[in-house]
Amino acid sequence: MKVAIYQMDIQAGEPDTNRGKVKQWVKDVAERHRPDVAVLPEMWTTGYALTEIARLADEENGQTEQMLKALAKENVIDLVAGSIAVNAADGVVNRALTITKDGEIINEYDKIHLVPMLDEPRYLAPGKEKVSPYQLQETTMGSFICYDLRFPEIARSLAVNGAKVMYVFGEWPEARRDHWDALLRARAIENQCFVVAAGSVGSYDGANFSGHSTVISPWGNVLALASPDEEETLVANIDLSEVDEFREAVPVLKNRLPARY
Ligand SMILES: O=C(O)CCC(=O)C(=O)O
Repeated sequence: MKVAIYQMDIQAGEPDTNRGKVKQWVKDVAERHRPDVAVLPEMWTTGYALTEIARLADEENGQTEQMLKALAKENVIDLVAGSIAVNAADGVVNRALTITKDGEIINEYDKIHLVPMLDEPRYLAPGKEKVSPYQLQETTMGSFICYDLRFPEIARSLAVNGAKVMYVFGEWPEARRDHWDALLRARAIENQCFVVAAGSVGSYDGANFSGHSTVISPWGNVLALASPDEEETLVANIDLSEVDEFREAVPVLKNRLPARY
């Protein structure tokens, strides 16, 4: 399976500009690399313009969703479409979307862990649904968002429920880049799965983002790593059979003893 990640320089507070960038990128990447799956970062329509987020967010089934469905179909590409701000019933949620090449939304996940350091709980509503895996490319996969990475239970729950590939979307701060690198690798090794992480670059409100989008194998090998500070397309080939092989050789998931922890 070939994946392509858009490590994007998101223009905070400029959803039209960002939609234009994503539209162009999906067309270009489909033409140049023909990936099976294209992956976008966290909150890529609005960036972290949280004080204006209610005005900038999409409505449910709004224009960004419509654009992504059309893009997936036109370019015959599965879109693991990062996350966008959406005005939902209880407030604005940070919503991850997965859309098949037929233009069908097969997974929505609203970020459950809001970041106190960024004042997220003041501006965003937490997701209420449990994270759940989905089928893409005839494989079980899962998605979660940025700060969720610090809670290993999310990735473990996806792995126990069959996920072999986990997508992580971030606008992770440069100041804690080491944590991003280490935690992504840990999640891959401990769950014996591929981790495909789409980050962003650029800065907002005095903070730089960390870049380092990456693809990591179940063994913990870094198959591809983007730059810390440049907008970039990262492409990697994944051999999904490595997951079963490693899980059989080192049967960590089978050897868990949840009743004793
Ligand atoms: O956990 C962190 O250090 C950063 C989290 C974050 O930036 C986010 O969830 O958007």
